[in-house]
Amino acid sequence: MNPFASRVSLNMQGQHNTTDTHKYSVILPTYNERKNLPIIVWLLAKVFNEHGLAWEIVVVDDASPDGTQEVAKELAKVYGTDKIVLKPRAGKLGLGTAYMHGLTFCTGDFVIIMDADFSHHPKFIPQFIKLQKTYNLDIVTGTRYRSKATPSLSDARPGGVHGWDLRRKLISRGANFLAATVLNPGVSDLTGSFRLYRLPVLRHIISLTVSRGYVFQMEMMVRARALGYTVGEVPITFVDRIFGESKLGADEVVGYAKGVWSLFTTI
Ligand SMILES: Nc1nc2c(ncn2[C@@H]2O[C@H](COP(=O)(O)OP(=O)(O)O[C@H]3O[C@H](CO)[C@@H](O)[C@H](O)[C@@H]3O)[C@@H](O)[C@H]2O)c(=O)[nH]1
Ligand SMILES: [Mg+2]
Repeated sequence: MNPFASRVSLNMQGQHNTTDTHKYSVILPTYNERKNLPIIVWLLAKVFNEHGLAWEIVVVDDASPDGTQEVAKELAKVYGTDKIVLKPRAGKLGLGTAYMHGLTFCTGDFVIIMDADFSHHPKFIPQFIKLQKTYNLDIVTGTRYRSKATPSLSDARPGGVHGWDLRRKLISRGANFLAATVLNPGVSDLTGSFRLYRLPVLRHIISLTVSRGYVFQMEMMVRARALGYTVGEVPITFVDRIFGESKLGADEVVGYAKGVWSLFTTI
């Protein structure tokens, strides 16, 4: 990959004036996201097109009973099969393997992973890209737990979480505190899953990652830091979904604690 393939300048509003020749692949894992998918795809297309960026969205649907796949097929007709790439699986096989599966079909230089339920708003993607370019980073992650971009970026705003109850906030804070204390990777939001990776970097890290549930994100980041990859953070606001339900259960919490322990003993 040619690191000098894109030239970026900033206008007075801090927006991109780009001749960015890179392509951005988004992996969207979906399980029962029929109502959310058309809007998130529309928002993504808008952001990419407004910034003149080449893009594709790889939808990994796990045989959602609500008919998400039919919606994805309709979207592929509207936007084109080069833009909406549907790569379904036969059953609900989990978030971690959904990313692994989606990645095998990505044709971009960079891969963005995010949720399909608007908890991750596409409006933050230009800031991820700007931070990546400014510092030539391997990974940029959204953070709910830092108020400033790291390394610094002039126009980033504080992040946060909206719409979660106290139990879910405590689980998230506790999970981050546990991993940060035990593993010390120097990244503030280890469990979040709104991230941008260089494609070969994601392939490398994913090939080493063993966990498959929600703990997957934390393991990926800890391994990335242990391998010496550079990571930047952009504050994001995480807004809980309006349509549908979270798939986080008690078994995921136990799986997370086990994952921290296993990384502690192996890395
Ligand atoms: N294909 C597939 N997709 C799935 C599966 N489980 C969940 N998804 C999809 O993955 C995304 C996130 O799932 P949610 O169920 O909405 O997750 P959440 O509870 O809101 O958790 C979010 O925040 C956590 C951090 O606090 C993150 O760890 C997690 O990855 C996610 O971003 C959604 O697009 C959902 O449809 C699965 O087994 N298979
Ligand atoms: Mg969600």
